[in-house]
Amino acid sequence: MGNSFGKLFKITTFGESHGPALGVILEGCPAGLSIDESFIQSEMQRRKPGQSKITTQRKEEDEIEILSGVFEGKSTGTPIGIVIRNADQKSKDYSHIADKFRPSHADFTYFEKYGIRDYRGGGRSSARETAARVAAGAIAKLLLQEKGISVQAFVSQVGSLKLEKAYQELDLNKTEDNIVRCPDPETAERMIELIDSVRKDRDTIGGVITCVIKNTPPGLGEPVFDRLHAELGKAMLSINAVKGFEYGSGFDGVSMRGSQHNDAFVKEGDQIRTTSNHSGGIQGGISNGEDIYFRVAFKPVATIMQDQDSVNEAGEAVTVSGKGRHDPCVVPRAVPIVEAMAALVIADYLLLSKSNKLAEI
Ligand SMILES: Cc1cc2nc3c(=O)[nH]c(=O)nc-3n(C[C@H](O)[C@H](O)[C@H](O)COP(=O)(O)O)c2cc1C
Ligand SMILES: C=C(O[C@@H]1CC(C(=O)O)=C[C@@H](OP(=O)(O)O)[C@H]1O)C(=O)O
Repeated sequence: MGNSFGKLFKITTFGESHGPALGVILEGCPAGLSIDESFIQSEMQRRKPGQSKITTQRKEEDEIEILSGVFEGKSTGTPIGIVIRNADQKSKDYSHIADKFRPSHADFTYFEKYGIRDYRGGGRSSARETAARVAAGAIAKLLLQEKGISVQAFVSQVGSLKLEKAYQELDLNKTEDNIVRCPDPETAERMIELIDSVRKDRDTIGGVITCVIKNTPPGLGEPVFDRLHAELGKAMLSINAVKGFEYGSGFDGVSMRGSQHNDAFVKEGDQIRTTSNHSGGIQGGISNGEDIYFRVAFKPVATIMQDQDSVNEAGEAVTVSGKGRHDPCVVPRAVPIVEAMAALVIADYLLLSKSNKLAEI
């Protein structure tokens, strides 16, 4: 339980941060999809630790090894197994907290649930697990590319420093031009300075990622419980350190009137479109063909290089201080994770939507 995600396009991940390897098993990928390994690897590079001065300094190449499900560059329809070996664990950094709980990490809750925990690097609670998701998400992206669907995320806020432009005013192809992954160069510069100064203060800071999915066909989604936005929300909230999810107008919609918020329908060529998109491309849990966009809020990283009051497993008062290599802010590396999870949801719902109309069965 809790290690799998998806209904038809389904992943199961395994592995711990300081164990020998992490990996993913992807079931349900249709046969015949071209599996471009270099593309999967390039997605891994976007997430890997040690990529810049504003991320954890752990050095991992995160090279993927495809063990099954691919033959002569194409998916065979059988489970795709991918492994990513750990190479740069420094478990000694965690010896001093082997029986102590870091405030706001998962040390206490894992111990309460299982009565045992791999304290090295947080074990399975480490965001290192997301490497496996990015590998599978890259395959989902390859599937979506076949249908002309794109998924692009970017950093839109660090601390209280917000990118004020709407995503339509930005060139999202510039996101990879800087280490913070904000497509506006000036704001990116200020975000980098902010993260770097927080890091020098031995502290951490939160942020927001905006994600845009384009060219989704109308009609994707399920009624009632498995609404498309509910599944996207679950996907995002399953990422480490996520505290909030909103789509379309989100919480800002609260202060609007219906007359301002409603998206008017128009006919454009042979398509029905809307003139505005407060709905965020989803109505009644089903895509309407407009851009799907949402925002994901990440908290400041729990492990800080400062003394903090806590308790140990015996409930005694102790002081804990972070050691080793940690992210001062997760959002630069979380951009490909958000994209991967979004791509997995859309791929899953594309497969699910295949048999909804009698004429199309
Ligand atoms: C990309 C990414 C990198 C992270 N890096 C760290 C880190 O270096 N140190 C840390 O304490 N937490 C880090 N986190 C957050 C922890 O994994 C997370 O706080 C922990 O699993 C507890 O889960 P929760 O915050 O969702 O409750 C990172 C999260 C993400 C998404
Ligand atoms: C290793 C990664 O990030 C790690 C995420 C993480 C956490 O608590 O989430 C804590 C740190 O782990 P460690 O001290 O074991 O290096 C980060 O470096 C990774 O993302 O690949």
